[in-house]
Order: sequence, then C-alpha cells, then structure tokens
Amino acid sequence: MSTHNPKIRIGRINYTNVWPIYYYFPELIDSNDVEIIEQVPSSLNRAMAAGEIDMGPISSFAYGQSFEDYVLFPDLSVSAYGEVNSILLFHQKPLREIANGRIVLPTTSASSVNLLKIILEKFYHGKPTYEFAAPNLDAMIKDADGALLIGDDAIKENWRNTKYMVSDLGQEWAKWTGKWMSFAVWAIRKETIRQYPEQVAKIFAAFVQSKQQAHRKPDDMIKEAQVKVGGSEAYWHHYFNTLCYDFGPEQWEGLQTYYNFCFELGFLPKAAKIDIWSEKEKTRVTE
Ligand SMILES: C=C(O[C@@H]1C=C(C(=O)O)C=C[C@H]1O)C(=O)O
Repeated sequence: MSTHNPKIRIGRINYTNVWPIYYYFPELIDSNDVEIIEQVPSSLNRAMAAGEIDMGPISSFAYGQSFEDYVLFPDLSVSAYGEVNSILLFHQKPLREIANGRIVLPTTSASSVNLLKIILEKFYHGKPTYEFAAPNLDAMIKDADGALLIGDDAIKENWRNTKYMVSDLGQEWAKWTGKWMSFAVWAIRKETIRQYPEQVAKIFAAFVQSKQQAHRKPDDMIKEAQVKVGGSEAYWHHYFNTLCYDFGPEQWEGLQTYYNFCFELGFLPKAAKIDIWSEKEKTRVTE
C-alpha cells in the first residue's frame, strides 16, 4: 500500500449481530490502512452522514435517507427471512389491540423503528403514538403498550422476560410480505470510492473473506459471545445461522419493498434506489 494514503475510517455496530463480518477481518487487512469506529447504529448513521466515517454498516433506513451520497457493497448485510431474534417488540396485549396504543422506540435504531411503523400502520391499520427512549425495557414499557428493542439489548431482555408478549419484527414482515428484510447494509461514501478505489476493493475482499471464514469456523466467535454476552453455545449457533449476511437480488427486492412503504407512508421523501458497488462501477464513480 502507499504510505501516503490516510486510514479508511470504518464503522462497526457494537452488537453481536455483526461479529461474523468482523471476526477475522483484522487478520486479513493491514491495520495501518484502516481505523474501526464502534458505535450503536443510530450514531454510525449520523457519523456517516457527517463524513466522520468513510464506510461501514448503517441502518438500511439511513441509506434510504442519503442514498444519493452512498453506494452499497454487495454480499454484506445483516438480513433475515423471517425470524431475527434481536429485533423484538415487547408488548402487553396482542398486536392488533395495541395498534392504536402508546409505543416506545429505542434511540439506537432507525430501520426497525420504521419497520414497526409499517407493520402497525400498514398491516394492522393502526395509528399509534410514538416516543423515543434509551433502550431499557422496564423504564420504556412502564406506562406504554409496547417497547421495541434491537441488538444485544433485545437478546438479553428476551432471556430475562417472563412478563410480556414478544413479536419478532422479521417474522411479522415475512408474514405480511413474504419477503426478506435487511436491517443493516454496508455503505461507502461515493467520495471515498472516488479517492481510494483500490483500498475500498481490498477492504471489501477482506470483509467477504472474514464472513466466509466465520461461517466455516464459528467456534471461537461463539465462545467469545458466551463470555461477553452470555447464553449457550446452541443459542449462538442458531442466532448466527438464522441471520443472513449476504446481500443479493432476494435481499434487494425485500429492501426495495421496505423503501416503497417508507415513501408511501411519508417516512422517506423519496423511494430510495439500491445502488450496488462493483469493481467495474469504480470507473463510473471515479469519472
Ligand atoms: C439485526 C439487527 O439489526 C440492526 C438494526 C438496525 C436498526 O434498526 O436501525 C441497525 C443495524 C442492525 O444491526 C439487530 O439489531 O439485531
């Protein structure tokens, strides 16, 4: 690599859901080339929009808000067809009975917040009131009908929960649409592709390789998840195998449906277009 290039600033979601994509990444890339910035999704969304990071996972909703400035890596996402296990609405009564109720949303999320709005407003024909709060279930649900949690917050509360009904938003989405849902996508600022096309290609290759290696050799990663978060070996096997880290035509179709609903319901000013990076496109963007 050229020593004149600055480090590419790469985001990392601070939830276990992204581990397969990062677990072997440090072994596959020169640490002088990259800097990893770990935050909750909503903070990464903001940092990407402000140009404080160059690439990395963001909420798919945040891509919808700034799609003209970003391109998405293929083959990398946090997606699910049905069950997710970490995007959970905890509620006091069945969904159809709370569709006009009071819902508390986590400040950490963007994709799931709008997914829940689609589910309650479009599919259950409700019009709830929404409030935002830090991700703490007891405090959130105290005076509300439902509270949404994502990532490790959702996983841990689900383990403890004995009181509330739980709906997995991935399952709800698949039930009503029959489609995939992508919660996080790997965005690159167009400016970064223009300035550092070679490094971008190298980073992409390392992420894809890390993902493949984690799929083949998940045991160390799973042991680490047990130590850091808790849970059994079987839980994490199931969790990582249920999530899908690919991003191809089936996931694009599901995500486009989500963007179309977001536009229709007024959550996005435009229905975002999914623009996929490729080695060839490098020329187009660099022109
Ligand atoms: C699958 C998940 O998806 C996450 C949900 C996000 C959102 O709602 O904005 C953003 C990034 C994803 O990592 C999860 O939280 O576990």
